[in-house]
This record gives sequence, C-alpha cells and structure tokens, in this order.
Amino acid sequence: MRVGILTSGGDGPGLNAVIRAAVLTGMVHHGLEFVGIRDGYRGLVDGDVRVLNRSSVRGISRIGGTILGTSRTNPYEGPNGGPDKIRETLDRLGIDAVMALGGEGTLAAANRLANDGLQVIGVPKTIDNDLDATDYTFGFDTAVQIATDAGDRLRTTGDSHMRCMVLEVMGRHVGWIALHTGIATGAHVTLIPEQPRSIEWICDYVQSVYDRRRAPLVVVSEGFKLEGMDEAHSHKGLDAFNRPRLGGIGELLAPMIEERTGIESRSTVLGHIQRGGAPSGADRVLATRFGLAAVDAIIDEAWGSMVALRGTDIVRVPMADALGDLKRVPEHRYREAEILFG
Ligand SMILES: Nc1ncnc2c1ncn2[C@@H]1O[C@H](COP(=O)(O)OP(=O)(O)O)[C@@H](O)[C@H]1O
Ligand SMILES: O=P(O)(O)OC[C@H]1O[C@](O)(COP(=O)(O)O)[C@@H](O)[C@@H]1O
Ligand SMILES: [Mg+2]
Repeated sequence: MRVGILTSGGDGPGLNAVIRAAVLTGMVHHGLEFVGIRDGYRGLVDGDVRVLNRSSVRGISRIGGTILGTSRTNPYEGPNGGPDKIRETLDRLGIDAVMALGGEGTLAAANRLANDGLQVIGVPKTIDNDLDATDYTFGFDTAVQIATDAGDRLRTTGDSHMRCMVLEVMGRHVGWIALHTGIATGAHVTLIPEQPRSIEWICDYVQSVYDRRRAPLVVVSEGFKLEGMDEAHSHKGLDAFNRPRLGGIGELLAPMIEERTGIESRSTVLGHIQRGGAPSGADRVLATRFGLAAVDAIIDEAWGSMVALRGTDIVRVPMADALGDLKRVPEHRYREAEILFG
C-alpha cells in the first residue's frame, strides 16, 4: 500500500516527528510505501508529491515546522478540487491512503473527503490546544515553554524599570497558551478569550501589584476581548481562509494601562516565535506516538478516524469528534489561576 502524508493549516513543532515515526514503522514493520504531499491540500489537488523513505526522514523529529510545507488551500475548490478529481489524481499517483496532519480546519476537510469515500485518516495538530477530541496535541507544550521563557525575561527587565510588561501570546479562540504561560511565569493578570474583562478590572490588579513594589506582568491571549468588544482585535487583514488575522491586543492594552494608572507600560507580541523552532521533548514523544498509531489506523483501514490522546493512552476517535465545539478553558481553570492574580 502507498500512503500520502500531508501537513495543512498552521505549522507546529512536532509535525516532522509524526512523519518520521509513520514512515519508519510503516516501511519497516508493515511494508508500506510513502510519499509526501507538498504544501497540504495544494499538493493533493495538484498531484505534487515526492517519495519519502528512511533517508528523507533521518533526524527530522527535532526540527520544527514541516518538511512537506503547508498551505491553507481548500481541497474542494479550484479546477482540480473535489473528491472525484482528487480520486483521479491519487489513482494516477498510485496513492491508496492519505494521512492528513492538521488542526480543526484540516480535519474538517479530511473528514469531508473521508465521507466522500476517500481513504483518509487524521492526526491532530494545534499549538492552541483547542481540539476537543484529544487531551493534548504536540506543539502546545513547546509554545508554552517558549512563552514562559519570554515571560521570565520580561520580568527581569520589568523589575529593573518598575514597568508594567504586557506579553501577548497566541490563541485565536481559546486561552490555553496564555493560561499556562500565566501560571508558569507567575503573571499578575492573565487575560483569555473565554473571559472578557474591563480595563478597570485589569488596572486594579496592575495598580495593587505596583503598590507593593512589584513590576506587573500581564499575559494576554491574542483573542482576548475587553468587555464591550464584539470581535477580537485585528488590524492585519484576512488570512487565506478569509478569517481576521489576530494580534495586537497587547499594543492596545499597554497604553490604556499607562494612561489609567500612570505606570509606564510596554507590550511584547510574541507571535510566530512560539510556533517555530525545535519541539520540546514531550512534544516529540507525543508526535512520535501519534505517527505510530496513525499507521496502525491505516493498516486497520479505519478511514475517517483520527488518533488522539486520552489520559496517557493513544486512542482512535472519529474525526467528526474533533469538529464540534472547540476545547475552551473551563471557568474553574480560570478561577484557579485567578487565585494568584494581583
Ligand atoms: N469545511 C471545510 N471544507 C473544506 N476545506 C476546509 C474546511 N475547513 C477548513 N478547510 C481548509 O483547511 C485549511 C486549513 O485549516 P486552518 O483552520 O487554516 O488550519 P488548521 O488545520 O491548522 O486548523 C483551511 O484554510 C481551508 O482551506
Ligand atoms: O499567522 P497564521 O499562520 O495565519 O496563523 C495564526 C494563527 O495560528 C495559530 O498560531 C495556531 O492555530 P492552529 O492551532 O489552528 O494551527 C493561532 O494561534 C493563530 O491565531
Ligand atoms: Mg485552525
């Protein structure tokens, strides 16, 4: 059997470790052949592939990004899109099954293709940790570690100048990266999309921290909304899927804090730094286990399913399970963090 692997949507540290594990176990233990589909669904509709073998995956699990490239192409659009054209392309290339690595968007497309009769299985990826069907995915741990390092650095410079430092981290719809970074860095306030707050509420914490001679650290998710904001702050246009590009709420908050409290404030937007570079050890392990389990799913012809983490076990669930609600930060987890605010 010949398997095509693709990575689609936002990249994330750990994608290469999935590819390596799948290719190694598939070739060595199951006699599978592999091709890499270039740039996600773009390569699927264009039939743009390259052979993957032992030497092409050597040493890649410690490398960030994806060796296959990625895109935000919709496989149902364009002259070669849609299940019938894609089936023709796969037949021409001798590809029997597709392993799609990606977040909720990629999995929505993969699930549609599986429902339309193509032999597809999914592997979940998100640095935001917003996929409901799995406890965690690779990429999140790395992102939190990078953001934690950044927060630690902001604290020493903030302390030296007695400034309020605002650290903006990723998280389009959910605040997991901010929540964990806030706890890990001992932030004085953490702001997440699930919990809109007023500027007065934020400034009360900032002022009380300053009053006891500490430099306040505020961690904010890019998707955070001040009370009264209908949409998350966006001033960078739309992405390839016509969604607003987020980022910049930290730049908005810092001057507001300074104006209201008189405390000199600075904002740092971490951006794609938290998505790039080497995956953490934990993410390499999780990604490797996903890669092994994804090959098992192909051998079992479990089309339409995806691998997931439940507790410490890797399980198989319908891809549709990842496509309902996002995994948001529950109220009690925010309350738990809030105990140490201020
Ligand atoms: N319901 C859908 N049907 C077909 N394609 C979709 C669907 N939802 C998303 N996609 C495609 O999948 C791409 C990847 O999704 P995106 O949300 O950008 O990344 P991620 O997979 O990281 O969540 C989208 O840009 C879009 O082209
Ligand atoms: O800059 P890009 O690639 O459009 O993506 C930015 C978005 O992708 C993310 O980094 C990750 O999203 P995913 O977990 O869905 O891949 C978000 O936190 C962020 O809003
Ligand atoms: Mg997405």
